[in-house]
Amino acid sequence: MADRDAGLKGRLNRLAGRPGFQRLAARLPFVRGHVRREGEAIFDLVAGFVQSQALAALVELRVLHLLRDGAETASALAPRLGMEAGRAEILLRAGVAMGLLDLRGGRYRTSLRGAALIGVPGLEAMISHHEVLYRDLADPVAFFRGETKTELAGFWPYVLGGEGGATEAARYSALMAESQAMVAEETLDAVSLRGVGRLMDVGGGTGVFLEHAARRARGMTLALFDLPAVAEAARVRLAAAGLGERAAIHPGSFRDDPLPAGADAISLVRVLYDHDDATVAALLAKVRALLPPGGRVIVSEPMTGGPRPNVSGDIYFAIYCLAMRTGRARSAGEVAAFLERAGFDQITAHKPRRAFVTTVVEARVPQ
Ligand SMILES: C[S@@+](CC[C@H](N)C(=O)[O-])C[C@H]1O[C@@H](n2cnc3c(N)ncnc32)[C@H](O)[C@@H]1O
Repeated sequence: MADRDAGLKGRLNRLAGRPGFQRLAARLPFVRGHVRREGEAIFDLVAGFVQSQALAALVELRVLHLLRDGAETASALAPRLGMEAGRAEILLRAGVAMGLLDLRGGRYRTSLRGAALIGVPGLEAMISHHEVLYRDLADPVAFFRGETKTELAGFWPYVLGGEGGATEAARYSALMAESQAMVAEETLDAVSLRGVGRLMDVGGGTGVFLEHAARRARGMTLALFDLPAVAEAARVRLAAAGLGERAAIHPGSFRDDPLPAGADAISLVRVLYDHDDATVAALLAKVRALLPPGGRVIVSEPMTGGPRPNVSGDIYFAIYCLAMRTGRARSAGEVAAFLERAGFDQITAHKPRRAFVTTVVEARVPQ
């Protein structure tokens, strides 16, 4: 049966590949809508990089900010963009095609989508730092063969064991902390903290997740474990947020140091995908050994689609992790398997609401 299906699919693929067939199908009443959508989808793939670079230019030139409160013609805006009117027109029209600008009567204005984009904390910084990733991808075949010495690997030196100093920590903080609020809310919507006495966030960054968790479970105490330079930034931030008393800060490396005891729930938010399988297995074993019976672990990070690859997980995050060269994006099923091998049970992979933000898998220590 499988062979017959494969044979049929093969024949259909050969048919679909014939130019004459495409022209014919585009005229047939029941299939022409499908053919047009497929054509558009193929063209989106072809144009992807051009679109991303036009987006980067719009962000770098702050066009969505400039046009948020009032409409302008291309020639009025051009001097502020440092380009001649004709070129500005092309950039602005690209923005309209992306749905980020509206065009009416020859004047451009930021659209609702454009306003939403600049309203997402950290998103513009993320778009800007893609220049590093795109340089790494300049020779895509060499990249996939592992022949490229990627720049992105140096962009996040903290991942390699904390040799990054204060500058790297600050750079990390700006980019990570801004997006962490969204990841925190998404995570906390998926899990319940009922019954948790002490939550420890391992690799907790500057403490944004703990701050959000603290608001949802008022009686819960907090602990954050991270590399020294980052932990110091967390101490300052959490004190400023009025959580200095409630949150214990533990500097250290989960590779080399013991994790502090006392938590009955441990969260790992955007931590595992930075690390190879051996480090992940060792970290989860540490977490498991530390938690009491019934204690829970919460893993939250962007994941691949497993048997159903998707754009955010299997294109963006998987390739980003490949460029970082330290870890890999995993599916919820793979994370669950790591948790099972570490000795957890009641493993639940929550259906992601926005997989491009995060996916959450939680598990318990057997009673
Ligand atoms: C991608 S960031 C995520 C931070 C935060 N959880 C978030 O979602 O914004 C990974 C975090 O793991 C920390 N980290 C990396 N290696 C570590 C190690 N060996 N021990 C402790 N923390 C580590 C980094 O310093 C960083 O704060």
